[in-house]
Amino acid sequence: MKKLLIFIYGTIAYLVFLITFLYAIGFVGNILVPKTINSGVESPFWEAIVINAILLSVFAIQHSVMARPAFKEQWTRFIPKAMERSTYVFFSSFALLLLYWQWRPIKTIIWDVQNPTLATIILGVFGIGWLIVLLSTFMINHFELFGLQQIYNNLKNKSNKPIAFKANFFYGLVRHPIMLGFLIAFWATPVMTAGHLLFAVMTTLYIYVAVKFLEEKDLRKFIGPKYELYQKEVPMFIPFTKKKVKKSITNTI
Ligand SMILES: C[S@@+](CC[C@H](N)C(=O)[O-])C[C@H]1O[C@@H](n2cnc3c(N)ncnc32)[C@H](O)[C@@H]1O
Repeated sequence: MKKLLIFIYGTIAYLVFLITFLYAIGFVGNILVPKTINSGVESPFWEAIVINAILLSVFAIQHSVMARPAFKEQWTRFIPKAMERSTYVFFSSFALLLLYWQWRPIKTIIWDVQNPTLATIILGVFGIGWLIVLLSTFMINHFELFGLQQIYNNLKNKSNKPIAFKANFFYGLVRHPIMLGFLIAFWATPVMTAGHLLFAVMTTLYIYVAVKFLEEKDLRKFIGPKYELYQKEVPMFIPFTKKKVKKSITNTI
């Protein structure tokens, strides 16, 4: 019964994530959804900057703290291990929903692409960014990343395998394709407002710091020399910016 409840909990967490993820496309792209990055009544400039910075920080802190192995170790003393990833997914979604709801637009135009062909191309690039995000999640393990594998294995009394290192497909081109997809999606806009720029700058800084100083540190610890070789050979975000090293990572896995 407990295992079934955990399974239902994890499934709901995944559905909430899916809605939040789809909403993010409309929110950042300023399309289709009722509240977007540029919609709503403007607040005084500094009030908007402070509130938006707080909203982004809430997400950044939640996302980074709850992903650390030390936090997970303590956290799983209070909640079943099988629920841990789904709970992380739930909290991440809530932090994003709060951001969509409370985001203050700053409508000053930074750039506005008037040429319709160029504007369409930029929108296409925006779409490609989101597609890269989604496809990359399947190249590591989409179901593990969002907690579904953990709740399913728990239901079936199977154990969870340790993290499987991947260096193929997009992960053979860059070490962080999911983050690269987000960066593309956040910057590729025909109309850049000051509010959108704040969002793009803060998320870019956060992604760089979180990946370089937190995620890669953990990955080096868990995967070891293989990950160090991967770092030497495969660029962080921009494809084809590193020379091949002699002992190729693709030969070691
Ligand atoms: C939100 S994902 C982001 C992955 C990566 N930073 C990216 O942008 O594509 C975070 C999870 O991916 C896992 N991960 C990162 N690189 C990986 C790789 N090369 N192979 C397998 N898992 C990886 C981490 O262990 C972490 O649990």
